Amino acid sequence: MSIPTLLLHPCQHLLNSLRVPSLRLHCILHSGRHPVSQTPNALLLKPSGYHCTKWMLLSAGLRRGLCVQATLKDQTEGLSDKEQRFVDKLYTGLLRQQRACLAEAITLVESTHERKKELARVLLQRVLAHHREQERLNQGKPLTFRVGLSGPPGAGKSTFIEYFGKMLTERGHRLSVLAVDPSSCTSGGSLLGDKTRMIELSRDMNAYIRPSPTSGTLGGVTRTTNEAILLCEGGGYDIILIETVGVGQSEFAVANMVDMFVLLLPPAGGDELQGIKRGIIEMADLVAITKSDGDLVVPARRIQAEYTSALKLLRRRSGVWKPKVVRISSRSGEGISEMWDTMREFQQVMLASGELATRRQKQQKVWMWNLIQENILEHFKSHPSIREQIPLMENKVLSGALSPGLAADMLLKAFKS
Ligand SMILES: Nc1nc2c(ncn2[C@@H]2O[C@H](COP(=O)(O)OP(=O)(O)OP(=O)(O)O)[C@@H](O)[C@H]2O)c(=O)[nH]1
Repeated sequence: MSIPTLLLHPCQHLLNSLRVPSLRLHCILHSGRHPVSQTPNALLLKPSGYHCTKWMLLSAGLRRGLCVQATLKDQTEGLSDKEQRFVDKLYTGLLRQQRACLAEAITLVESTHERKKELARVLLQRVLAHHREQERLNQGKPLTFRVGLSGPPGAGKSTFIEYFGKMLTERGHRLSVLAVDPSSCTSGGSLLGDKTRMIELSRDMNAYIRPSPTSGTLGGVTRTTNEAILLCEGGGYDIILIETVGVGQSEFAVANMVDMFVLLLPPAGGDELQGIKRGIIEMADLVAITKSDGDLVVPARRIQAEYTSALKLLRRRSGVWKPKVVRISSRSGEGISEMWDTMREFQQVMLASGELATRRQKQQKVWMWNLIQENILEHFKSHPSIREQIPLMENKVLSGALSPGLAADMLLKAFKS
């Protein structure tokens, strides 16, 4: 009997309370052969593999947010016992805040091996369920603070993170620093992954630093960063700092995965800042002018004034928060505690207005589509009937023999057929 099913990602809590021995519940939806058992605020569920002697009424209104995250596949289906034990080990180790398990879990999500990708999916689903449950217990409010940090090379990012990170761990926070490094995608080497950066912080037991993987596309790197955020949060880190060099597309990707986006700018002239894309300034919730010490205080003040006026002219991203420009020195520590106060103020204002939760929701959707786009494009480019045509068509477009539109139509037609 094939039942059109939507498999529910079960909440252990709920299952216990319903006394369902199986982890699998099938929700019968819109079946031709089976009655549609759904009313606006209730779903009828039955345990899979059971003869349906007893139906359970579950009030979606009462249980909202608790129970139903639909997944296409049962989380554990198809795993061997050994694989199951491996995922269990990582999951429990993660929740017990074991760094080695966090590191192993991130390595798993970075893997390109098909079977490992499958295990990573299972692990992520479990972490996600835990995450949702924790948030539900916190009245639906995010428990962690995701901060994106970008700036041109030499802006003082690593010196800042070292100082800032130590300050946060001394105040009782647990911080993880993840790097999204566009250079790692093209050169295989990592600008941000340099082990000599942030020496002190890397020895701090309440801090976890993870360089970006040294291969893959930017899309792939940012996807694993997105997933690493979830794993770090599952591992009990309450502040997640995602660092990127502000020279390409990576900062836009990072701005789309965090609660707050912070731009670090050195007190340098226009020329040095030319690499900074205008659009990225619009994404900033906070701009920090670095190295505001000694002789650099005067230019830092000037740049602060310039950016304060420039930000007034830009379109605001938030209805409740006006981006600010602060001055800091990671050498003297001046302004860094105040900068953290500003960041906390942002978090409070955004939480209270509900914008933070909305921002996170929108980001989920953006990411889903980003990944679909990337995947489809990859599929298109590697399709056997297209692969060889692409350079030919590109040349024809370059020489003017074909218009871009016509070339695109022809390639798409070949792809569809
Ligand atoms: N005077 C002063 N110099 C600083 C400060 N912060 C960083 N620097 C110096 O600026 C230079 C670059 O600092 P980094 O922290 O390596 O900068 P970064 O942005 O991480 O650079 P990349 O790793 O190239 O992206 C180093 O020589 C630092 O010593 C500061 O607060 N004051």
